[in-house]
Amino acid sequence: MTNISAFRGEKLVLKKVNFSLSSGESLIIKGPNGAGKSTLLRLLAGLRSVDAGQITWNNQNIAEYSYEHSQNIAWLSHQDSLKPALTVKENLQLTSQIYKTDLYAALKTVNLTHMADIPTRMLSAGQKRRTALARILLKPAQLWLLDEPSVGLDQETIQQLGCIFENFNQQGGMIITTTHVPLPLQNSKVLHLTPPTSMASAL
Ligand SMILES: Nc1ncnc2c1ncn2[C@@H]1O[C@H](COP(=O)(O)OP(=O)(O)OP(=O)(O)O)[C@@H](O)[C@H]1O
Repeated sequence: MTNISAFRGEKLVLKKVNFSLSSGESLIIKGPNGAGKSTLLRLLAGLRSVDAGQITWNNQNIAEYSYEHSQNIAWLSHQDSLKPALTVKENLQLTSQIYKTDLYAALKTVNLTHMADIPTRMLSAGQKRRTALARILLKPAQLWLLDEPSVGLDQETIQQLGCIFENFNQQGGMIITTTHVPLPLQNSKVLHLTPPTSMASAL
């Protein structure tokens, strides 16, 4: 991405941000509350448009093919986006059926096999987060966009995330994640965001 600037409402939140990522690489986005980390992920997912600059994927501007671009991405937002009345398995079934991927393998990876038939309203915060992470595993995407993936997770599960991330990188997958805490991501690039102080020559 090149010289990305973006407003939220009247407020300039990203000013001339640059980075690039290759197959098998990871990027950690850091910065204080309000620095624009989630906004940047939304831009990368094609959920918002940039106000200046360009985001490219294989040299193609994602604004020109946003639907196709969305197929490259698995997106984990702040919200776990689970239906509380449905079981863990039922929450994941649609993704598994669409992409013909192994629901039980994903549940096993996040240690939730034993909770497959429990309504997600009865899960702890960390168990809900693990269910949302299982959904990431079920989509055969090339890029994971993760907004604070470790929130609510215990230390052991955070360490397991390291194995999941490494495995994905080794298969050529790319990870872009925000975080306020250390994540077990080997050899990742780091992008530090700070809130722009002035609107002068923003774009
Ligand atoms: N829906 C919205 N409408 C207007 N402004 C918004 C909206 N959402 C966020 N903002 C503003 O955009 C700025 C960046 O928000 P963003 O959520 O990207 O920050 P962040 O770095 O992810 O913060 P945090 O660490 O708290 O998650 C903030 O100053 C916030 O007030």
